[in-house]
Amino acid sequence: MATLRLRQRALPVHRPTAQEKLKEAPAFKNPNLGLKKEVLDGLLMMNFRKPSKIQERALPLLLKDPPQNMIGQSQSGTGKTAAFVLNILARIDFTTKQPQALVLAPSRELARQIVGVVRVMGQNVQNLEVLAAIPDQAQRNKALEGQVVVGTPGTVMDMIRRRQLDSKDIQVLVLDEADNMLDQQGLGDQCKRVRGMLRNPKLQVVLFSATFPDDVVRYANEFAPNANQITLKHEELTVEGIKQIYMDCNSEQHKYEVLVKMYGLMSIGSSIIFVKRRDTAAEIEKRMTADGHQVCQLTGALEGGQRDQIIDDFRSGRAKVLITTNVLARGIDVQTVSMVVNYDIPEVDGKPDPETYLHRIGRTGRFGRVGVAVSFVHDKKSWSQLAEIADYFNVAPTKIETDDWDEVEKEIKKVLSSSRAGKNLQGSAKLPA
Ligand SMILES: Nc1ncnc2c1ncn2[C@@H]1O[C@H](COP(=O)(O)OP(=O)(O)OP(=O)(O)O)[C@@H](O)[C@H]1O
Repeated sequence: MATLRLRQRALPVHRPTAQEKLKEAPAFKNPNLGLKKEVLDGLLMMNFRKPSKIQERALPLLLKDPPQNMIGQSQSGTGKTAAFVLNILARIDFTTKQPQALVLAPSRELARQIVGVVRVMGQNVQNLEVLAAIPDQAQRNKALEGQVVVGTPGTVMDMIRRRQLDSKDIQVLVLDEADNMLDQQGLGDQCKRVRGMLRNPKLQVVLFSATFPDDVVRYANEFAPNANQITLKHEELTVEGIKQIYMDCNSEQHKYEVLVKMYGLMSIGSSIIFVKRRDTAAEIEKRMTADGHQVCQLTGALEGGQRDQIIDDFRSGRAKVLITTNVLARGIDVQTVSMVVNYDIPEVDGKPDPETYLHRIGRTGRFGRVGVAVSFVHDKKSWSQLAEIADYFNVAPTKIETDDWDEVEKEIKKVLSSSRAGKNLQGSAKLPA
């Protein structure tokens, strides 16, 4: 025994040098990642001190040379945007304004938001030009001169066809909300066409989303062959900081009464009310306004310019209550949103739509913050749809009686005043207080 102890003590102890420690640290400035100083400065100015879990896992894979495809999944509000934007900023040649990275997003609002993130993150990068390819934004027939183009698939497709967007030097193609973008009943066709127009044999295809339902996985694998994959099980998808509750209403009319009562009783900060149809959004806006509430609505029925004005007002806090459809269910990042209302339970073809539910409620509780998601049910169908969704994610939303307003207020206030650490951001990124 004594000899063994002696021998153990005699073993040389390796103390990591400062350089080695830095290499191991989960930091953006880890030299293994090779991020440029200007970009690191941008991150500091954004107060991004440490990478979140998805950033920590995805960045080394994304930044590898030669470039490899990636299918990345992580919960809503955990920082997927920064992961793909950092990869783009690392790969671009800034000595030319030729388009080199293309990001596709499902809505005008999300495309504009991503443009904003690239600009802020790249604020210290000389010569960076970021452009939006969305309806009524880009000047017709004027060639796009910018290294990063972010757009909606239809507009991007048109611009490439009209040779307004020169796609020959595109090295990185990102599909944000990729499962939605590859949906065969929706945007899938347009995205495939855009993909087909990109001729670079070394094109890096990057797909990110919080959800990848089984039926889309096959298309994702075809779209981004041999991709590095970071995936989650659906039981792992809900965000801890989002308290899910539901209100059992008696009828459609009762839903409206409960909604108005709720807003009359509480000051909530910013919130989003999701409805199924555009006309419901317009109608609720009209009724709530007539009842003395300050609300606004945004749907695909509005012109681009109007939409921009409304979302900008909501972001800045000038408008606090936003009524909308699934057009804004995904990706929109407004950190002050403390409540999401599912006025109508999300469904596709009459069946519950768990992915959309998850994305909708994910508009609150961003990056470790807390939030409340309130779902309204009013009949057997909506009740069983919510039950199915809850089952899918293995969660149990709390029932709140619609006649006990003290209880409603208490419950919502309790959640919003609590602070909590999200395990999905884990260890690395600092959580907001
Ligand atoms: N490392 C970091 N440190 C601090 N804040 C961060 C960091 N990474 C991201 N954030 C912030 O977290 C918020 C959510 O990020 P982001 O919008 O990229 O989430 P997401 O994962 O794309 O969500 P969704 O699935 O809803 O689209 C943003 O406000 C972003 O600025």
